[in-house]
Amino acid sequence: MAELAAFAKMNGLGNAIIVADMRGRTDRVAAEAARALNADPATRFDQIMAIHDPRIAGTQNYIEILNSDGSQAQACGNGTRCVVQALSAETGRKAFTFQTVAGIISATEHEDGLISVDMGRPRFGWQEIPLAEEFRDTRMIELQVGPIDAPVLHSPSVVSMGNPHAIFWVEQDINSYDLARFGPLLENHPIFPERANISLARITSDEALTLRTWERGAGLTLACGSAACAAAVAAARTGRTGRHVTVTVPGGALDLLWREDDHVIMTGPAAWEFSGRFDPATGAWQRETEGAA
Ligand SMILES: N[C@@H](CCC[C@H](N)C(=O)O)C(=O)O
Repeated sequence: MAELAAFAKMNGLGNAIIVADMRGRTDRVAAEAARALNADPATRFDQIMAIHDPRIAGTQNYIEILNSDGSQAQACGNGTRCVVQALSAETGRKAFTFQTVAGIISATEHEDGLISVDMGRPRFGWQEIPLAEEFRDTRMIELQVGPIDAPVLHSPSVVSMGNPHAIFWVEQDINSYDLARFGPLLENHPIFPERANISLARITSDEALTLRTWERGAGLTLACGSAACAAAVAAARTGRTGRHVTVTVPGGALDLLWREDDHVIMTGPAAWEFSGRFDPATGAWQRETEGAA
């Protein structure tokens, strides 16, 4: 058995996160280990945020992201807040710059404990999402579910925050749609060659929207930070809201600002649950400290 690595079970507005400390190691968290940890009710999660030693100057760490199905993800907003809280508690540092597959992201923990993450710039080109065919206007693409003459969901906006998102605009309560049924169909639709995160968004004012997400590689979650970023940008881009909105997800509320320099700033909480140690190759684990949750 490989030497065990430390982990913290955390959440970002209920988005279940495992923060894995892989610093000083040359191995990675295996997809098999992710699936094994997710199969155990005590460590069931949506994403693993694996903290590795930095690979480039100017960053504190390289962060690798795995979904609960073992697939790799490029971005994870809620998980990044959990990483910041964990490292801040360990080191006292409050500002961080990380390298991820989606690019360089920076984050700051505030005095009140909330954490702001600069999620970088959104991408709108059909090949950046990516889509399997050309769409010149990604504010609304031809995709629907339900009867052809009376679709249940249709004409989504698509955005990449480093990971692919489709946002369907709905008029009814977001909980009145069978997202558990439609989500996997749309996640795996051939229009999305890398699959996609599927969200239902309902505009409630020029400064607010509610959101529910079926996550690529994780299913229904209580919160998806990158989806909140994508929905906020798409709402502003289509004239539904301004550039500063509150996005309310089942797990709580996030503050989203699409700055004039095109960077998307997401602010919200993180919470620690318990800590343990695990084998990054197999997912075998042991609990070490109890948390408040
Ligand atoms: N929950 C995350 C998103 C994680 C990655 C997503 N499931 C994907 O595969 O793109 C977030 O808070 O952004």
